[in-house]
Amino acid sequence: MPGLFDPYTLKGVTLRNRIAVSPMCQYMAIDGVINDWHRVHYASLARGGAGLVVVEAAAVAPEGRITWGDLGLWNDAQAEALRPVVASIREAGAVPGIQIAHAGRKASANRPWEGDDHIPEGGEHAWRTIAPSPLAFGGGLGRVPTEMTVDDIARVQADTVNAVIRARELGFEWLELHMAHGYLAQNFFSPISNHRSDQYGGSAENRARYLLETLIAVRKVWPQDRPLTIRLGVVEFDGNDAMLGEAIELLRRMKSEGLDFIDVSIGFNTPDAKIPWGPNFMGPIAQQVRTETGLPGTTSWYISNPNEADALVRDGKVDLIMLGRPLLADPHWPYAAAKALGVENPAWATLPAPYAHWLARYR
Ligand SMILES: NC(=O)C1=CN(Cc2ccccc2)CCC1
Repeated sequence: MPGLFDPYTLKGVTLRNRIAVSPMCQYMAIDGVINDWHRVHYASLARGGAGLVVVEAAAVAPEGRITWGDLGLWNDAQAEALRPVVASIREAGAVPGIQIAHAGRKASANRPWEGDDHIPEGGEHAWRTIAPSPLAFGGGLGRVPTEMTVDDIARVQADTVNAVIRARELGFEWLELHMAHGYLAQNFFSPISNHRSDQYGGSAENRARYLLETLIAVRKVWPQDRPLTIRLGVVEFDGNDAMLGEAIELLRRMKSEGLDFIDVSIGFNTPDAKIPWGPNFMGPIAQQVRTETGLPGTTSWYISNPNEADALVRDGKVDLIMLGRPLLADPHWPYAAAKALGVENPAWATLPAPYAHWLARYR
């Protein structure tokens, strides 16, 4: 079985290694438009040697932002600002990806280092939030969202398709629809947050409808030779994990509709969850999802040791690993991992010439 530094080809895209930068919100955009913060951030991550760099959640509509600092992809100015980021990721030898998102009932929040809670109603930057049912997440996110009409659902799905078309025209090669972490798609999928009595609520099939319809609509506009992926919360760790079986059933149907790859994550849809945080704790769940759906996949969360990351790939638990915080700590983590794993010419295998030349020559 291949290891962390073997290339990976999916549809028409080849990654130089199995290391992916997990989409991580920076909350530094203004009116959804990126700036120098993001240009430096993404270029440095790509130059650090990862095979795939997934740009943080880009909201499909203003009300779909988690905070006022989120990226947007609901207008052409926001899209155009991202064009240099696509180029700089590619120039560094990585593949550019992007995550497309709607925050649902977790929207209209302060940035995590400024409270991580809902902006008080009527506060500057606050906005009305929407979700499948008028049920608040709880904790610091206590605002009750407005229940979406079927027309609202169709509008958000159309916004999603338009955002995906913008991502396509920008040249992103890897797409991840955000369907996890207590945001809109997860709100529909989970019976905790979805109490609808129409075709979008009740049975597992009805609760999956929004997610499946959206996948099908996006597949129609996303090129066949570029991976179409989703990040899905498959477990809630709230003691009632019927969701895993429902998630596997949904993923099988999505696979038949053209889903290429699954990024296995957590629901984070209730403050009452007991997450068993620990090294590589999502590995076994990712393996079960991958095996039972036949989809290639990845997972994130508490992966930081090169040997453990390599083992996750070699043992066939995942095809890629998604790294978050280890890359915030050290964007050159791939170089350190290459050295730790005894890769030949670790500097040239991961870093650009101005760095590699000197790192490779002198001990
Ligand atoms: N856009 C996202 O998917 C985010 C995920 N987060 C990870 C996380 C989620 C839940 C609990 C802890 C950390 C932090 C905020 C943004």
